[in-house]
Amino acid sequence: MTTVFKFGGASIKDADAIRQLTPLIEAHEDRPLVVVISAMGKTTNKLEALLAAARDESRTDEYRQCLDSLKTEHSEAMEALFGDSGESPAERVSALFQELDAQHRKHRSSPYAKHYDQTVCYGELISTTIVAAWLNRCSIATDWHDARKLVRTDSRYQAANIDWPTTAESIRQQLEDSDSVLLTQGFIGGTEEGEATTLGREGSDFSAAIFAHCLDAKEVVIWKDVTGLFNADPRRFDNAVQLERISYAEATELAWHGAKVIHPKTLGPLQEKSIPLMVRSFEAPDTAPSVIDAEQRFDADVPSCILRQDQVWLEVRPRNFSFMDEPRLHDILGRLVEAGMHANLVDSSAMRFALCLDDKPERLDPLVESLQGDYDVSRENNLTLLTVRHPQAGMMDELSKGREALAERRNATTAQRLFHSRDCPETWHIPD
Ligand SMILES: Nc1ncnc2c1ncn2[C@@H]1O[C@H](COP(=O)(O)OP(=O)(O)O)[C@@H](O)[C@H]1O
Ligand SMILES: N[C@@H](CC(=O)OP(=O)(O)O)C(=O)O
Repeated sequence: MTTVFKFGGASIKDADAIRQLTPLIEAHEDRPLVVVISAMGKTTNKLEALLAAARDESRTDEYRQCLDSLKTEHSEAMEALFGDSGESPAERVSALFQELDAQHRKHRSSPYAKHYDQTVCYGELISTTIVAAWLNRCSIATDWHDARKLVRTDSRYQAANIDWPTTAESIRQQLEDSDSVLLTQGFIGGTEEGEATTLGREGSDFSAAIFAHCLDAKEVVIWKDVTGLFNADPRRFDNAVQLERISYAEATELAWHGAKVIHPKTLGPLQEKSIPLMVRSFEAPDTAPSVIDAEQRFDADVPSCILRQDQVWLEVRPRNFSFMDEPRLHDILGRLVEAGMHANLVDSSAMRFALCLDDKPERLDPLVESLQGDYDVSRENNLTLLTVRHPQAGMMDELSKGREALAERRNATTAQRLFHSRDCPETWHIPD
């Protein structure tokens, strides 16, 4: 049965990191093995910056500098791995950079989301070209596959929907029963017309789940720079502890509320086929991983805390002292859907509807402009949303001490409070 490995940006951030990946793949002798890989390090962020410069005629110099810096980073990794040996993929990578440059010229006047997908996909196309060449050089037979041809999607750029029957057919046809490592890109897919699409930021975990689902895999392993899924981001909470075992549903809740470690769409395709997900460390592969499967017994054992930064609070009021009734709620939520935005917290009263949103200017600014056409809109920036799953009595108050909450929400399993980021500490502590 197939195993699917997923390596994110941190695990292939440079030549040393790529070298460390070799023994992890070598140690797994069973085939088929599908390996899904993200872009190196923070390449996707840099490609977004490149895109912004490409769309602004006055920023041609910045565009060139960004492109050169990306080329240099990738060349340095290739030089360190291959020297000037004939096995270096330098020529193929250089051709991919030329294609990327040409795509920017071609799509400068296309809608932003389409331009985004035609260019940002090169992060994964380039990283997988380098890693495939490296594994082959290490005598691990590896075939490179183009996910734009395997993962069929609609043309909802930046948040493409999977055409499951077509995807399953092409993945099964091309990937089943191979003795080689089957290496492909996370995060990207392609339309029937051959345009590249992306599945949403940090979507490579979801890609791994798509491949696993289509191949009825035995398990998925997501290799991270942490030993597993914790009850809070260990970088932000000084007493975070690893969750040994939680359910698909609980992991989805944590991811949905913003736990960055897994993409929220990942668990659905795995749950449907009862495929377990392991989150394990590429730095300490012998440490016990977190296991995510159908077992729900341990879900409420420890409270989990999630921080969402860069939040905005919008308060929308009808004009002329009228109610925030169902037709108006329908109208506002419709505009939210149109803007492709998700509300992380909502609150309503007779004459007001309020939403907590991610501060993504390219989506938020048009939404605010549209709402201002028909409503009175006020806005607070630079906020942090704290979500606690399974909070113990008094825990939220303890966590909020000394901070004014702009909004709050609570149900049987989840409590949320919204704070000014300036009032929040860099390092938090989960109360006992
Ligand atoms: N609940 C959590 N458990 C573990 N790590 C978390 C959690 N929430 C946030 N993180 C952060 O997620 C990081 C790993 O995810 P990410 O950087 O997206 O990896 P990659 O890009 O390699 O896939 C960790 O370094 C950690 O700081
Ligand atoms: N490279 C993409 C997709 C991804 O999932 O990356 P990572 O696995 O490094 O979070 C991004 O940064 O959004």
